[in-house]
Amino acid sequence: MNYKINELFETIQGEGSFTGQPSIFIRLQGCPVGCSWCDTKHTWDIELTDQVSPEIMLAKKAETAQWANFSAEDILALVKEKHFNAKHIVITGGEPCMVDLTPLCETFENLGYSTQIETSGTFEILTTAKCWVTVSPKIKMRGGYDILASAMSRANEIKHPVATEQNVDDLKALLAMHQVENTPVYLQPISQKKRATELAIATCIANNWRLSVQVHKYIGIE
Ligand SMILES: C[S@@+](CC[C@H](N)C(=O)[O-])C[C@H]1O[C@@H](n2cnc3c(N)ncnc32)[C@H](O)[C@@H]1O
Ligand SMILES: Nc1nc2[nH]cc(C(=O)O)c2c(=O)[nH]1
Ligand code: SF4
Ligand SMILES: [Mg+2]
Repeated sequence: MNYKINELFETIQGEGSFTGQPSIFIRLQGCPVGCSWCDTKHTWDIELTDQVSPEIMLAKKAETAQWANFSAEDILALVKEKHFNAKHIVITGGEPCMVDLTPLCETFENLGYSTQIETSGTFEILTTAKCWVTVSPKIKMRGGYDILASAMSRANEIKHPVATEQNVDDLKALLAMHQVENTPVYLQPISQKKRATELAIATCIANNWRLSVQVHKYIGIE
């Protein structure tokens, strides 16, 4: 099975429970959800004219829609070739759950790596039992997709981007509809905006939720 990869890099996880963890990021191409404030819009469209060789994809100096096909074994070979040291794999996108992530996670877990998925929860989550699933629920976005009950129940953490009181109310309504009392909830201010950050801080304190501030953007790493 091949995965359409937009970016593959080693960095520090900047969001959620694993913040601070050295990680290998695998960013898949394609997302139809359409969040207006999405920080990875270059991953939305899958155009065959944007398919490039693995070498060209890996040499990109800017965010582009170019992607390359990799099997799980190809990714593993690259991780070895680049001497990546991190033992935590983060699969993101785009929306990674449009494809079955089980073979990819299995390949790395069999070698002692931990795995994590960043997903909007709008597609069925196909992965291993051990994989840590971060659901960032997408409510009423342009693409018309809805959060799945199966995604809410599979979530190891819920990480909700917020900028307005409406975002908070939408999250509360969603949490009330699902049995997620034991799942940690993070609020992530949208695009480092001051008002969004203030709202997230106050709302976290009021609800005993956690704050996730996209650390990588503050320290200027990938
Ligand atoms: C780019 S998305 C890719 C994975 C998946 N499509 C999802 O939405 O979870 C990765 C994470 O970044 C968050 N995110 C995207 N744009 C953001 C922004 N402008 N500010 C804060 N968080 C953002 C998403 O909610 C998600 O938690
Ligand atoms: N450092 C770093 N941490 C991240 N956590 C989630 C990310 C994402 O784009 O999914 C991300 C990212 O792009 N970079
Ligand atoms: S679901 Fe994720 S990748 Fe897709 S538009 Fe929303 S934030 Fe961006
Ligand atoms: Mg990001």
